[in-house]
Amino acid sequence: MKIYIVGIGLIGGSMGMDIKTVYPEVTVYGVDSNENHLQQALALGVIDVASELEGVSDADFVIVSVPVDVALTVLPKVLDLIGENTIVFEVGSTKAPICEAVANHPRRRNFIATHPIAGTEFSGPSAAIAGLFQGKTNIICEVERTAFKLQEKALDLFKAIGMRIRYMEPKSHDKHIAYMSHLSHISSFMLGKTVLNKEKHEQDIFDMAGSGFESTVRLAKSSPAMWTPIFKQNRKQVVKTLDEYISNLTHFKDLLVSEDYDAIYEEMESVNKIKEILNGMLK
Ligand SMILES: NC(=O)c1ccc[n+]([C@@H]2O[C@H](COP(=O)([O-])OP(=O)(O)OC[C@H]3O[C@@H](n4cnc5c(N)ncnc54)[C@H](O)[C@@H]3O)[C@@H](O)[C@H]2O)c1
Ligand SMILES: O=C(O)C(=O)C[C@]1(C(=O)O)C=C[C@@H](O)C=C1
Repeated sequence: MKIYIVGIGLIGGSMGMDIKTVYPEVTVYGVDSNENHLQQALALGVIDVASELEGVSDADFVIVSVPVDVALTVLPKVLDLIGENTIVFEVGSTKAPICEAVANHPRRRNFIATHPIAGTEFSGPSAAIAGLFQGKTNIICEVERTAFKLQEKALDLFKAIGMRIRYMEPKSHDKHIAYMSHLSHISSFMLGKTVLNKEKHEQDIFDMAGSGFESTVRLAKSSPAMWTPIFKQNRKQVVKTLDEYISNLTHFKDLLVSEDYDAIYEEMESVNKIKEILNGMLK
């Protein structure tokens, strides 16, 4: 089996590691516009061969794991190059613009739109983690538009690396993911900004950053090259989500200004139920 990974960063690299573990007979080819990433991926054993995009023509699988703006141009090129038995999947954090970009492509039935809900704040092949996808959800969109026998092959691969599958429409995915992922990143970036603007001494930040600050600011370490095109592609939903978030922040501030501590207590208590929801999911 021949698998191509186009974009051998955190997600592509982690896929490469897991695929090599579960299918030891597979040869993993890497394609990346950044020569250093290709060399790192080879040195880390994440890929077997550094290659070019044109090589995808006789691949069994092609995984496209580039920033979502790049996916809009690279994905149609990959579909132009492949044969009728190749299955292509893409892992970007937005789904509607990507599905639209290939909606009328003659090889649309070779494509499966996915979003693995797994990752970290780090980028590049050196950030790749073995087992990253174990027990995590893979959101699949418009599955009915993928040829049935190719769907089956892709699902086998996702299950082999430990993922559970959830089907969603692209627009619904983008709406929900604005709340579940995009908002937390903006919130973390702006938390980081607020602290950096005020706390001018690095030693003070270092000495006083407890695990509370560390966990809420973690996402502010994420890559602007990955996130700017996500916010651009999901702009309308993200703006709507931010409006709701800002309104909640303002409400909290108003309660504090008016010293309504009973209401503050109740606000926090009602949100505590997130604990049961998340604990239930982790079981
Ligand atoms: N990081 C996460 O937590 C996470 C989780 C799920 C999905 N995603 C999605 O996965 C995709 C990849 O994210 P990542 O975290 O692996 O990013 P990354 O920056 O670690 O990797 C992206 C790779 O794509 C390469 N690349 C950029 N332009 C290219 C081009 N024209 N041709 C070939 N390679 C190119 C980069 O050099 C880099 O190696 C993104 O679409 C992102 O939205 C990320
Ligand atoms: O845990 C993290 O660090 C992540 O950013 C992972 C995360 C998320 O928001 O949960 C980030 C982007 C994705 O598209 C999917 C997963």
